[in-house]
Amino acid sequence: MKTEKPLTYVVLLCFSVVGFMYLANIDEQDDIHIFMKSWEEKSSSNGNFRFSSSHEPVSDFKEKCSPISNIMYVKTHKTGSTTIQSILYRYGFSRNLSFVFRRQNKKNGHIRYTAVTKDSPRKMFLPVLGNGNCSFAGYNISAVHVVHNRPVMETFMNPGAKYITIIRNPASQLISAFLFFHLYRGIKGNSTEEKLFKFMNGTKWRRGHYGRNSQLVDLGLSKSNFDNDTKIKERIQQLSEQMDLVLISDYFEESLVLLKQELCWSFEDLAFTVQNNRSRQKPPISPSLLEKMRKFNKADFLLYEHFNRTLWDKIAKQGHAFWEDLRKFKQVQEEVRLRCPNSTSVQKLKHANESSTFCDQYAGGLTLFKTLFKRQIRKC
Ligand SMILES: Nc1ncnc2c1ncn2[C@@H]1O[C@H](COP(=O)(O)OS(=O)(=O)O)[C@@H](OP(=O)(O)O)[C@H]1O
Repeated sequence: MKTEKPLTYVVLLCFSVVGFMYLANIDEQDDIHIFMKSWEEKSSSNGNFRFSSSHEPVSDFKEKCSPISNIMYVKTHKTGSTTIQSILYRYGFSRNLSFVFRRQNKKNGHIRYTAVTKDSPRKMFLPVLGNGNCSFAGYNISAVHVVHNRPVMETFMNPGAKYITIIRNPASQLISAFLFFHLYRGIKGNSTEEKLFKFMNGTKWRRGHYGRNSQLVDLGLSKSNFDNDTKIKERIQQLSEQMDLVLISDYFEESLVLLKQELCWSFEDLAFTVQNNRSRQKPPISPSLLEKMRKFNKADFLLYEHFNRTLWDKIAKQGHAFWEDLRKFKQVQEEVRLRCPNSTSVQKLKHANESSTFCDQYAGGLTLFKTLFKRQIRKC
């Protein structure tokens, strides 16, 4: 008799814990179902909203290809990369695709500078979607910050994945990083320009990843090679062999027309609202500041010059059809802009749900991330 009471308590406790976990899970699943339902109601069959200016492309690639769902996107820093990420999240969400997310990083799933090798413990990541055993290979999309390493990422991605990234004019990218990551902290000066000069003349940049040549660092150049022109050029050459497309942020819509062709997507799939826009006025770049930045960020400038050239070579080869496609894409974009005038602020929405509007979903990089993360998380 004496043992019965504690046993009853233990049994009751177990039931309560299991019941609580079940309800918590139902709650999460409900959120996702409600969101999916509202998404479907507001969407056309491919998961996008209907545009009044929906157009077929002029270029004839559509007939020769089928849409690509396997994409390794290397998210670089301060390059407009979040805007591209939100496009990929929206596409993957509506098609139930699996994403590479770092399990421990619940805020955004980024891997960042953690070295990932073929032997890294896969439990660091969320498994691919599915009901059976946890699998850590055969992902459809990776869109988080990670240092580019194609042979390693090939062991994660579905075979045949397209490799893409985005880069930006290294002068404006450096200023964006300088302000966003507060690299000016502790540097005295009356203007951003003065502080930037001091930053570039000092050694503070050595302590982090964001201050110098950060685009090529994201794309796999070691800091120890910043002054080694041969290594820099070798890396750029490797990237041209390994990347299917390098987007240029300064020609965002032009780049997206090329991406549309690479992925065989529709204009609507690629419609976007600008993410992470800095509201502060952008400081001017004087000729002397630019000259200093060119020396300081030499590797990134070489990278930019190379891929800017190849982007325009690709465009030149297409002739009239490209410009007609661009005009049509701009019409779709105009519609998004009119319908979502304040779209950059909606990313503050905590979680995509039934009240998510057209604009929430178009801007919903972070919002959609949370939904995608919840959808993929399970114990392994
Ligand atoms: N479509 C488009 N075209 C041009 N520029 C764009 C676009 N989308 C985002 N941005 C600008 O990119 C900067 C933010 O970059 P990221 O999203 O890569 O930043 S982060 O590394 O993820 O924090 C940020 O730059 P700054 O405003 O100069 O800081 C954004 O304004």
